[in-house]
Amino acid sequence: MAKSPASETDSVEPKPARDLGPLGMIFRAARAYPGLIVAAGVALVVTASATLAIPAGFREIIDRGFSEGSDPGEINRWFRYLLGMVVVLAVGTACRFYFVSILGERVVADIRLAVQQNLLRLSPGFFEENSPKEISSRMTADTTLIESVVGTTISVALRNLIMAIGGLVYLVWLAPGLTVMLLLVVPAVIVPLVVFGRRLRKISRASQDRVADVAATTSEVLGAMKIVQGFNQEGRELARFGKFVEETFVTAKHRILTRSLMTLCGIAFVFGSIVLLMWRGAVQVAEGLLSGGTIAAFVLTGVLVAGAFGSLTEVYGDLLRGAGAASRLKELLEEQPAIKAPARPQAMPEPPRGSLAFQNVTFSYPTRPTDTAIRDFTLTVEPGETVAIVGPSGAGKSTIFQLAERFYDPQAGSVKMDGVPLTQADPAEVRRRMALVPQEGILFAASARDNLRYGNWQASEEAIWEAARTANAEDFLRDLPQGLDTFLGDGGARLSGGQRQRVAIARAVLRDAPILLLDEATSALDAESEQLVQQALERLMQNRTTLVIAHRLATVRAADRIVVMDKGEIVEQGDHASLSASGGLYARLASLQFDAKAPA
Ligand SMILES: Nc1ncnc2c1ncn2[C@@H]1O[C@H](COP(=O)(O)OP(=O)(O)OP(=O)(O)O)[C@@H](O)[C@H]1O
Repeated sequence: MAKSPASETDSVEPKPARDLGPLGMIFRAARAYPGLIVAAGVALVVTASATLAIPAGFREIIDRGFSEGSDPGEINRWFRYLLGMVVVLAVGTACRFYFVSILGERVVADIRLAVQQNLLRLSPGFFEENSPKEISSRMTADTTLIESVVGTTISVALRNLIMAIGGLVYLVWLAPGLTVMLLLVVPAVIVPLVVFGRRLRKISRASQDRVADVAATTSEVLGAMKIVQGFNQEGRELARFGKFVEETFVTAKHRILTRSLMTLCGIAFVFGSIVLLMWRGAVQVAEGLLSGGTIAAFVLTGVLVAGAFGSLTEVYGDLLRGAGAASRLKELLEEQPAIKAPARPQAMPEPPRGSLAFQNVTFSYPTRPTDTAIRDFTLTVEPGETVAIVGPSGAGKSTIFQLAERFYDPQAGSVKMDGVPLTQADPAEVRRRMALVPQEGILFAASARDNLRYGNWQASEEAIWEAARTANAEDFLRDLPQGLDTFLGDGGARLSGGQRQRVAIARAVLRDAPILLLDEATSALDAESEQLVQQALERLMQNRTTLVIAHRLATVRAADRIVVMDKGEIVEQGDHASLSASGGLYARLASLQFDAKAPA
C-alpha cells in the first residue's frame, strides 16, 4: 500500500536551522535597499514610541480630567495629545507595514531571480540528484519563509524589543515597587502560555497531516473506483478511510483540549495578575502613594510590555525557520555547474564544418558511477554525413547525444567538434552549432511563434513560414485560430503528437545549425502523419551532419552509415543491406522493430 501521505507532508515541512548564521544572506540581499531599511526603521521607532506614549496620555487624562472642577482647557489639551498619538500610531504603523513588506517582497524577488539564474547554468546531472519538486518547493515555500522573516519577524522583534525596554523604563519611573512585582508575575504568565502555544502548534500540524491523509485517501480511492469495485474492496476501503477519519478526530480532540486549557490559563493568569496589580495599586492610591492615572497607565503599559516579551519568545523560532530556508536557498545559489567554459576557450573554426568525433569515450553517469553507460566508443561523423544509431533499449544511444551536447564530460577519451575538444570550447558555442529534435516534441506553454523561434529569436516572419513549410507544419499552423499567435497550451497540449513533432522539426530548421541530433519518435503515428513527419525530417537532414537515433526503416535506409550499439559499445557498422545479411544484432533488431512497423 502507498506510504502514508502524512510522511510526505512531514518531509516537505521546512526544517529550521541550528543557528542564525544563514540569515546573513538575507541581510546582504536587503542591504541593496538602504532607503527602504531607513524608512522602515524610522516608522518602527515612531510607532513603538507612540504606542508607549498612549498610556502616558491616559494617566494625565485620568488624573486631571475626571476630577470635579478641573480645567476644561487642560482636558482638551490632553485629549488632543491622545488623538495626535493615535494619528501618529496609525500613520506610522501603515508606513512600517508598507516599507517592511515591500522590503520583504523585494528581497524575495531578488533571491528568486538569483536562484533561477544559477539554476539555468547548472548541468543536467544536478537535476538528477535534486528533484525538480524539491527545488521548486525551495523556490516557493522557502522564499515565502524569508519574506516573512524580512517582512514580519524582524520588524516584530525590533518593535517588541523597543517596547519592552522603553516600557520597562517607563514602568520603573511610574512605580518602582509595582514594577518589581510585575517582573515577578510576567514570567509566571508568559511561560505557561508559551509552553501551551508550542504544544498547540505541534498538535495543529499533526492535525493538518491527518486531514491530508483523509484527502489523499479520498482522491486515491475515487481515482481508482473501478478497481475498488471490480475487486469488491468497498468494505476494506471504508475501513481504511474510517481509520484515518478516527485518527483525525482523536488529534482534533487533543488539539481542542489543549486549546481549552490554554484559554483557561490565559484568562486566569492575565486577568488575575492585572487584578492583583490593581489591587496592590489601589492600596497604594489609598495610602496616597500613587494617583489613579498612574495605576491605569501602569496596567496598560504592563500589558504592552508583557505582550512584547511574549512575542519575543516566539521570534527566535521564526528566525531559526527563516535561517533554515536561507541555508537551503544558499545551496542553490552557490552550486557550481559541473560543466564550465574554460577560462580561455579555444575558438571554433568559422564557418562551421559540422564534423563530430568521439575518440575512445568511456562514460558513467554521476548518479551511477559503477555502471558504464558508454565504453570505449569511437565514431567520426564527417561533415554532411548521416549516421543512424540503432540498438536495444538502454544501449547508450541517448547518452551519445548528451555527450555531444556536453551535458556531461566523459571519464576517458574525448569528443571533438570541428576538431576542437569540447572540454576546450565554450559550451554555449558548441551548442550553438547543434540543433536537437527530441523524441517527443517538447513545447512550451507559449504561442506557436515563440515555440518555433525558440532557437532563433531574430527569425523573420518569412523565415518562420519557410521553416514551417519545410517541416510540413504550414497547413495546420495556418489553420490555428490566431495563426502563429495561438497559445499552444501546457507543453503544446493543443496540438496532436504528430503536429508537435513537426513544430519541433521546424524549430530545428529555424535554428539552422550545421549538426543535427535527431531522436526519432518511437510512438506510433497514423500513416499519414508518419509520412509527413518523415518527409520533414528528410528535408531537415539535407546538407547537415546528422546523428539520428533511428526507429524507422526509412531512416536507416536513407542513412549513409548505420552504427549498432549494445551495452554502451559499437558492435556493428555498415549499411542496411550488409548488416541485414550478416545476421547479427542489427538483423535481429531490424526484423523485430522495422518490418512490423513501416513498409519500405
Ligand atoms: N541520467 C541518467 N542517470 C543515470 N543513468 C542513466 C541516465 N540516463 C541513462 N542512464 C543509463 O545509461 C544507460 C544508457 O542509457 P541511454 O538512455 O543512453 O539508452 P538508450 O539506448 O538511449 O535507450 P532507449 O532506447 O531506451 O532510450 C542505461 O543503462 C540507463 O539506465
